[in-house]
Amino acid sequence: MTRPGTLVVRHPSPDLLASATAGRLLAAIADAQAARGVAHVSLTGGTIGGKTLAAVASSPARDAVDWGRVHFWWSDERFLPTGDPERNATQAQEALLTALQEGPGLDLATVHYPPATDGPDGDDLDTAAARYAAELLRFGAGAEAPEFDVLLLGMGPDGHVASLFPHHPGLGRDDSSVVGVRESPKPPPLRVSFTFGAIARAREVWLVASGAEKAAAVARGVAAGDVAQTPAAGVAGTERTLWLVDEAAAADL
Ligand SMILES: O=C1O[C@H](COP(=O)(O)O)[C@@H](O)[C@H](O)[C@H]1O
Repeated sequence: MTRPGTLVVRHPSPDLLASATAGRLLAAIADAQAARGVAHVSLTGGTIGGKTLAAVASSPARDAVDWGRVHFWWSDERFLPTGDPERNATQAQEALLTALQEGPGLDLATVHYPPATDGPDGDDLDTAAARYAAELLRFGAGAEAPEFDVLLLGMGPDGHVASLFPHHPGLGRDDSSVVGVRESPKPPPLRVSFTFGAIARAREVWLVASGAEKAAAVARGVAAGDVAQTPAAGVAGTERTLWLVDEAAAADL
């Protein structure tokens, strides 16, 4: 049983999943700009997340978007120095943002980089998380975060999304839009993450999963089962929730 408003879209291979998601993202951004002037997009890290951004960069439709009117956010980040190769922002920078900054359009003021240990708060994780929450609030038009037009989420084989891990303390936090995560079961141990509350601000949540090792978690997430066991089961867009999967990840559906 899936939630109402949830759609599962299967693609034959990881490459097609990435290029189809890129095409979908470009169209969604253009639609959001036509409707509301600007688009708010929350990026994700991970293997298929990076592949998707690279597919956006190489798409001929890339120039259909006015990148100066796109706000980029990240639903989670590894709390490491700026430029660390393990950071999701570094991955996005290399896959897409540098290309957009070199071409016409992308304005650094609309790229809301997540906190790093060499930022204004140093290695104070909680203050850095609070600073990112304050930035979200600034664009929330009275709410704790903007209404993201698209919020992309990768998912780990354990069913984690952003840095919300199964049976981990960060899961239950609802006092802020961003939490500092300690002792992450997946390295590195320190991270910042959107809470479920921030994710719930999204008009559209797209969960993108590739590979057989994700199949069991995809099935539990699509079935909207136990959120403590499978955090992916606890996310949904206010308008639509898409599970974008390749055949291997869809094997248990
Ligand atoms: O740690 C993380 O992992 C997930 C999934 O990564 P993947 O390599 O299994 O696709 C990612 O979505 C998240 O942003 C990241 O911090």
